[in-house]
Amino acid sequence: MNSRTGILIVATKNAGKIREFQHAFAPLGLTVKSMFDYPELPDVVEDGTTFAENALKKSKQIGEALGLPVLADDSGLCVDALDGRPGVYSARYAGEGSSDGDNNLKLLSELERLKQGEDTGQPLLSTARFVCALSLYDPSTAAELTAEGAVEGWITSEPAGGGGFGYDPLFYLPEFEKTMAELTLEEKQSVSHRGMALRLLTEKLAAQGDRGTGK
Ligand SMILES: O=c1nc[nH]c2c1ncn2[C@H]1C[C@H](O)[C@@H](COP(=O)(O)OP(=O)(O)OP(=O)(O)O)O1
Ligand SMILES: [Mg+2]
Repeated sequence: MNSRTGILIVATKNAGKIREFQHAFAPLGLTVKSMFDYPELPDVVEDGTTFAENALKKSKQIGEALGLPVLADDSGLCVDALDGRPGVYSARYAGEGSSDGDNNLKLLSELERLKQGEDTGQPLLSTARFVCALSLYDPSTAAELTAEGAVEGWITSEPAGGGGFGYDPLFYLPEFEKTMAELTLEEKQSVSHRGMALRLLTEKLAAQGDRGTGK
């Protein structure tokens, strides 16, 4: 994080993530820049097998290209009834270039397929978790800081809410009796995988600063 210029570069083209990072970093006086501010940079190929691997690949490749510290986020939804899918493939579950709407429909149809023949008469619900890996990479020292967060919930067959992004309308939080898309930005930040990972990363940064090794 570059506190001298007050700018934090996040290696993402996801408008929903950008909104959440802006909300989280505004109180620290940091303005978020994203890959929309650097259209000349090529997309990072996300071919890792874990969220952490992909997050590091994004922060390192973009950090080295810009010669500045860069934060990256790799996240996704792991559904128990689908053996953890879509997982690291969450963004392209319904195919390369698929929209959030396409991915949500694909998720519901996969769960529906599982239920066929069971005829429980119950609404379809499966336990699931959102996972977020963050990586902060500083090319001047090759130092990397990582943090991971997760939140448990249920997949509902009845999408609800206009907030958030991605799979939020299908992710039901029993303790709120709402989907993630029905929460305010503030509420989402307090419970989400991304909020948790951000708090852990901030703690690690502060601990480094205390030891006099931070930037
Ligand atoms: O809070 C969330 N609420 C709902 N859905 C979410 C969330 N967090 C991740 N997701 C889903 C969206 C996307 O389908 C995938 C992320 O994929 P992921 O590759 O990390 O992001 P992306 O391709 O959209 O943007 P980018 O790589 O430029 O950061 O997981
Ligand atoms: Mg991506």
